[in-house]
Amino acid sequence: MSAARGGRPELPALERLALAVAAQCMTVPRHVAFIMDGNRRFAKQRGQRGSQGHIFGYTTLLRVLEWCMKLGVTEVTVYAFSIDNFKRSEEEVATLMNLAKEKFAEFLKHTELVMQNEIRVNVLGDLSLLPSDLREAAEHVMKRTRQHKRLIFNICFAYTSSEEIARTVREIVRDARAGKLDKESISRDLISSRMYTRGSNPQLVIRTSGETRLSDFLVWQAAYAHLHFINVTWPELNVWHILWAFWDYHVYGNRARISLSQS
Ligand SMILES: CC(C)=CCC/C(C)=C/CC/C(C)=C/COP(=O)(O)OP(=O)(O)O
Repeated sequence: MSAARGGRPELPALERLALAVAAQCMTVPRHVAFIMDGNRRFAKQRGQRGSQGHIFGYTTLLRVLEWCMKLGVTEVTVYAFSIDNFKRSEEEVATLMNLAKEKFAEFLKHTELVMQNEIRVNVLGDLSLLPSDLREAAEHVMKRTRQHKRLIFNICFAYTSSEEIARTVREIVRDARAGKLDKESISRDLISSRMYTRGSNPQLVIRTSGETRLSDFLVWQAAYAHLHFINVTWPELNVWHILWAFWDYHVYGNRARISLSQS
C-alpha cells in the first residue's frame, strides 16, 4: 500500500509486464464499456448483504481503470446505476447514492486515481432524478476534471439507453420546430452527436456475471461493438479476464472492423 496512491496497492510486477506486452502486441480498443454485473450475488455468496457487493464492486472499478490505462484505452464507460435500479430496496438505492456522493468527492483528492492520472469524469444520465446533493457532487467533479486529457471516464448514473434516445429525439424535434435545424439534416451522425456520449462509441463492451444482454445500456452506441461476456461476478474480475477480453477483441472484434471498413 502507498499513501501517495491513496491507499491503492501497486500493481504486481507480473500484471504490469503482461499489460505492457499486451499494449504493444494487440489492437487495443480506444473506448471500452463495462456492465458491472453480479455485485449482490458476490456479497450474498459470502453471507453479506447484497448492497455490500457494490462497495466491493467499486474497488474492482478502480483496478479496471488502471488496467485500461496501462493497455492504452482512452475512454471507459460504466453502467453504475440504471433508471430501473430506482425500483430496488430503499436500503440498496441509498447505499449506491451515498457511495457515488462519497466517491465523487474523493476523486478530487490529489492522491486519488482521477487526479493523479488526469482523468476526465463525466456523469451521464438523467441527473434530475438524483437527490440534489448527489447531483451537485456530480456537476462539481465534471467541472473540476473538464480539462483532463489522459482518460475519459463516463459513469452512467440514472441512465438507460431508451431514456437517452427519447431525450435526444425530444431535443432534436424541439430544435427543428424552433427552426434551429433543418429536418433534412437529421442524420445518424447528428443523432450520435446529441447522445450523452457525444458521438463516441465503444468498440468493446464487457459484461460480467454470465448474463448475455445489454440491459438498456448504450444500445445505440454499441451497434458495431464487439460484445464479450465473462462468467464471473464483477468483484471477482481480475486482470487475466480483462486481457482475455482484449485478446478476443484483437482476434474477432478486429476482424469485424476490417470487414466493416471494406463494405
Ligand atoms: C462511484 C461509482 C461509480 C460506483 C459504482 C459502484 C458499482 C460497481 C455499481 C454497480 C451497481 C450495479 C447496479 C451493479 C449490478 O450488479 P447487481 O446489483 O445487479 O448484482 P446481481 O446481478 O448479483 O444482483
